[in-house]
Amino acid sequence: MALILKNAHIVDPAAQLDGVADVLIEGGMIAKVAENIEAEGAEVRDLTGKYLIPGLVDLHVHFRDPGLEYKETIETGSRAAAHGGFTDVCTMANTDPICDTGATVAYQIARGEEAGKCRIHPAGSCTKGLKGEIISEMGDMVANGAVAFTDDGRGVQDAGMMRRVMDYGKMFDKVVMSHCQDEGLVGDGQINEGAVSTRLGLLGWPAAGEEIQIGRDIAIAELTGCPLHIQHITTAAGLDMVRRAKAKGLEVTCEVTPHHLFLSEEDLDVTYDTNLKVNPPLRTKEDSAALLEGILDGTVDCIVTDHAPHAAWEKAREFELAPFGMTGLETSLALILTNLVDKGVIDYAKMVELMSIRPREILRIAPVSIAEGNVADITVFDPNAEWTVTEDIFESKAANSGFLGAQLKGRATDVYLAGVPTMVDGVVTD
Ligand SMILES: NC(=O)N[C@@H](CC(=O)O)C(=O)O
Ligand SMILES: [Zn+2]
Ligand SMILES: [Zn+2]
Repeated sequence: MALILKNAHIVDPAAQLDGVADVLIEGGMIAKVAENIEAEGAEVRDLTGKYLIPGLVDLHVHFRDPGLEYKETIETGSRAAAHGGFTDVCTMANTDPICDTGATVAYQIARGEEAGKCRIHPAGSCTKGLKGEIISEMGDMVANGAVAFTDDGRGVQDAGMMRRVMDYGKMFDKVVMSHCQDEGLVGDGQINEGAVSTRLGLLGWPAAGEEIQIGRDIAIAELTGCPLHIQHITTAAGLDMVRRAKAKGLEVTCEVTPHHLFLSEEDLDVTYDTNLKVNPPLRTKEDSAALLEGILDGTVDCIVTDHAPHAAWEKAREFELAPFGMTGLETSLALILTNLVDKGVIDYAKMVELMSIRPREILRIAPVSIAEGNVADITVFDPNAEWTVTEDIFESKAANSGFLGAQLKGRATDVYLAGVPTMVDGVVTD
């Protein structure tokens, strides 16, 4: 049946839209965008006071399926995605078994379709078992729908291996995404190396441990011509390298997470809050300020959550024993709205670029626009909804958010995936 979304404020820089209009959806596609649309027999949904944008994409999530379903499943992860306003996600390969074959890629896509709450675009691993020793079956994975390659969770330690991975990435025209962590330098580092790690008596994870691999991988991207995406970038110096690579004309992109933007190592002092134990670690306030600068000058391409669900008991352990990672899908949009858009640091159009347009470009998946003839992948949010992050609001199986207790303004209310509602009025559909 046809559906008319009425009176929302549409923001889509790709379609040069910034104003109130109606959207007519027919057969999963956008049939018309205009003022005062009427259509015989169509269902009408009034969205006065809300904003309507192209569906959000998170190109860095961990859904733990197959093998680690006690933390998250593709179904619960997909529901968390819809709840946060996302239509598409790129899942990381550090499942059990590791996603290093076409069969695992196909499994994840199929489970995603069964769950029906968001589109899953799997990333395959660069090396078998994330061990860094043998290159993965990249061709097999591409044939089965892998959109990117990464050993996320670990850095690829050997430069020669990374070169081979990028040679193949170039051949398949797929982006290689890099979790930058030199294991020799980082060792058992727990939090950013500096005054706070010293004061807390925790082993340091130095900025250089990340920057060395950023520099190395940019050099290999230049050597091979493979598109390179730096994952969860956290340091001012690392960002500068990306800035210079872009100025040189290399196809190098990067992402930042809300937690690296809005939290710092100081939040660990002296809470020892294991929900704030993330890889790479929360850095200094100066680093966070540099990341924001990178957003403003275009060095940062996109916001990702690095949604990393863990069971409560795992995070309840001693700091050194707790796993790295925090969830993010259900707080990301609200954090960006509250801390950046509402404060006038960026506008809605920039947010759409960071969370919807650029992620699709980086993954080389079809662009989506609020314009006739496009798939109806749509996120609607209420910019004025005020709410508090509490453990009971999550659709995710996990509640290891670093933002518990935060008071946020703005929240996704409705999501359409190819015209099918996955969330209505803040409630994920069944
Ligand atoms: N970010 C994290 O702290 N953890 C991720 C791995 C990763 O993204 O490197 C995880 O899989 O839990
Ligand atoms: Zn990572
Ligand atoms: Zn990750």
